[in-house]
Amino acid sequence: NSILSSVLPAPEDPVLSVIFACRDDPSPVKLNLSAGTYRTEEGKPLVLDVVRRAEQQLANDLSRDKEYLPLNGLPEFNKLSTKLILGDDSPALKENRVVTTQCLSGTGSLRVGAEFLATHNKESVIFVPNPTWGNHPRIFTLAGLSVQYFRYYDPKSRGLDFKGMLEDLGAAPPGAIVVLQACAHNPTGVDPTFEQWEKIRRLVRSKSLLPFFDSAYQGFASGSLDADAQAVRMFVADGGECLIAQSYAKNMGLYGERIGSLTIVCTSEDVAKKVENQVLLVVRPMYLTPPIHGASIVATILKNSDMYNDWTIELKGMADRIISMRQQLYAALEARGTPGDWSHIIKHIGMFTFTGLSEEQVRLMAKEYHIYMTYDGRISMASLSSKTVPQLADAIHAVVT
Ligand SMILES: Cc1ncc(COP(=O)(O)O)c(CN[C@](O)(C(=O)O)[C@@H](O)C(=O)O)c1O
Repeated sequence: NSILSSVLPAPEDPVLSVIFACRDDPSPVKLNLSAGTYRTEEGKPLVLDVVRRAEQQLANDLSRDKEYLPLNGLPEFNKLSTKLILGDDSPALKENRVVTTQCLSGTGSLRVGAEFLATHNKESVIFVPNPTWGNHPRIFTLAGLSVQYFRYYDPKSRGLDFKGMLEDLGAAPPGAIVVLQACAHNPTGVDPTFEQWEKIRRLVRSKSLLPFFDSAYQGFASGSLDADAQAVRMFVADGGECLIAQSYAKNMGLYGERIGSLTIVCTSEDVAKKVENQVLLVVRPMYLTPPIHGASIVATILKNSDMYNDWTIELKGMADRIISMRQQLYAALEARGTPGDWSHIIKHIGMFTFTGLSEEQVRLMAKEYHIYMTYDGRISMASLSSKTVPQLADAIHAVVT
């Protein structure tokens, strides 16, 4: 008799279930706008040219071996990745109070950080934006934290519910953790302005909340690595503590290499030493040590100024193509006189936009028009091309008219 026969069917994942539905659709004109992965104008995945060159260089370097990395990952990668997010002149770096651990991309960085906090942070409540990335609640709950939400998106204005956000964070207990998406908010595409970030920072510090930044799109939102790190750097500049999860999935196109890092900014070198050793106690029983290849690619690119510059050019190219898709879709809806205000499509930033379509309109888009997006109406602008914008605009026009 089977022991496993009592396993219950898993609930569907909001992102994956749409990807599978699209995959199974036989229509030759189907359009998958649900996955957060970049596509070229030809609708193909992109391996950056600078990544190909870095891999060539690595393959030709016969001095390299396949030994285990240290528990906290490739040292050169950790150093360069931290400088990328904090900036070369970061006071925290100079004062040696930063702990960085290479993890399995953004998800792994969030999980290791959450497990660390569940053990060492006296307050186990973690506040996440409403809405936020579908995986956030599960990552934090499974790590042993209790998830609560703060108001973030305002469906009426399709912008930030700033007042609600400040009220909810203001009511959080001291020591509570607050997840802040550094830029290109997923799923809404709505980011706080610089001035709003400063007010959020003052409130977080005055209420002794612990910021946990999720930086999965640095450089991918605005095209500038520094601009997209501004919110993080404002908090680090005030000398307070924070955690930062970084991912190279999108901005370097290294989705499948699973390369990212968890950075913990402490208030002193002494605290950093203790934190560093405690994080290693999370990593060792979880996966022992992280994979070497992705970290080597990133380190090869970041340490070589020519390759770094080439990367920033390709990165800006991806960001610009997405911005152009926003402008083309907005223009197409305006040209059709589609009812409603669609200006949020060009105001939002990063890979995603909340169309504002209802769940039943989203299902109609899939059933009638073979266009797939997540049920919350999120579309990945990176999956659009000049050729498919008219098809999407026609379908939106049809379902809202
Ligand atoms: C805000 C945010 N944080 C972290 C991650 C983790 O990314 P990784 O572990 O690969 O570094 C994603 C990816 N989210 C998606 O792009 C998305 O929302 O479509 C996608 O990967 C997914 O969820 O399947 C994200 O959107």
